[in-house]
Amino acid sequence: MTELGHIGFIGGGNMGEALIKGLLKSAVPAQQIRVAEPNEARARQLTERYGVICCSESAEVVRQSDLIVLAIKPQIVPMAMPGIAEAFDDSKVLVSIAAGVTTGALEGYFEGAPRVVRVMPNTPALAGAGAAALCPGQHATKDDLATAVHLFEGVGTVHVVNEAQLDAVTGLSGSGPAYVYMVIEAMAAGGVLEGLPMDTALALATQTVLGTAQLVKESGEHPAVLRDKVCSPGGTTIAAVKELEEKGMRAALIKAVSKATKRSRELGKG
Ligand SMILES: NC(=O)C1=CN([C@@H]2O[C@H](COP(=O)(O)OP(=O)(O)OC[C@H]3O[C@@H](n4cnc5c(N)ncnc54)[C@H](O)[C@@H]3O)[C@@H](O)[C@H]2O)C=CC1
Ligand SMILES: O=C(O)[C@@H]1CCC=N1
Repeated sequence: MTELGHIGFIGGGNMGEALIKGLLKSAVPAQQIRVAEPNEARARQLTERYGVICCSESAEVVRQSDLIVLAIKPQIVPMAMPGIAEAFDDSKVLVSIAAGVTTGALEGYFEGAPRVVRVMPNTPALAGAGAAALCPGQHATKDDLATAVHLFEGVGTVHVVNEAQLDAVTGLSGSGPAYVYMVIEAMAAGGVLEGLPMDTALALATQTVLGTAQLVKESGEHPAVLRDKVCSPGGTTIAAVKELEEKGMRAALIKAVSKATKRSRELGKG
């Protein structure tokens, strides 16, 4: 067994699956993972795909696990927490990925001093290329934080932030994959409009986004500097950039991150 111990997922939906798949890829054995998933068809699917043990009872999974990943919708949290709290004890750590739900709100479901870590991951964890940020609750130890960092480093990069910053993380990298899918989709559509076959257009758009992100990361240069290197004087790119500026692309993305951040704060209020 790895140092993560037994990992129990409460909820095996989109994000639960992304993390399970990522963990298996990072060499955590399937026998170490339990999933509480009330949707029977979904539970069967997870067992068939990944060999993980699923059951419908959250309390059973909590009892069998050292680290519990809360991967249910924020709106379900108030209903699910009493059952989870009942089976919880001091030896366990709760790692919540529920958008907006604060460590204080989670701690309120328990008696004593529950060890809680709040994380905002994203679905590229499925491909081992996630971006997560996390913060400790008031009773989490340094080891708990290190364990959570270790868990999410298995499926991507991890930043430790203040809890007040986690809503902005949600608006940026938690929801961000959706914005980037829209960019890929729209660029491919532009290619198709100009005569490329869809499969070629999609492959070119995808690789362009991937390669561009890789270059930003590897070069350490500001994206604006790298963008200038693509814009030849009087060339094709500056004509396109002018169009994007006129249509407010950057302002729209800035506003999108803000809207999602605001929604995360609202979810936290219940
Ligand atoms: N989807 C995403 O990109 C991200 C989601 N999150 C957070 O992850 C959490 C889960 O989101 P998704 O996976 O997208 O939702 P989802 O709806 O795909 O998955 C939730 C799963 O929980 C199960 N479930 C419902 N009630 C339950 C209960 N009482 N006990 C155990 N399981 C129960 C459902 O059957 C479902 O399979 C949310 O809190 C969301 O804010 C965080 C980061 C990214
Ligand atoms: O849309 C949502 O609420 C979740 C949180 C971040 C990404 N998906």
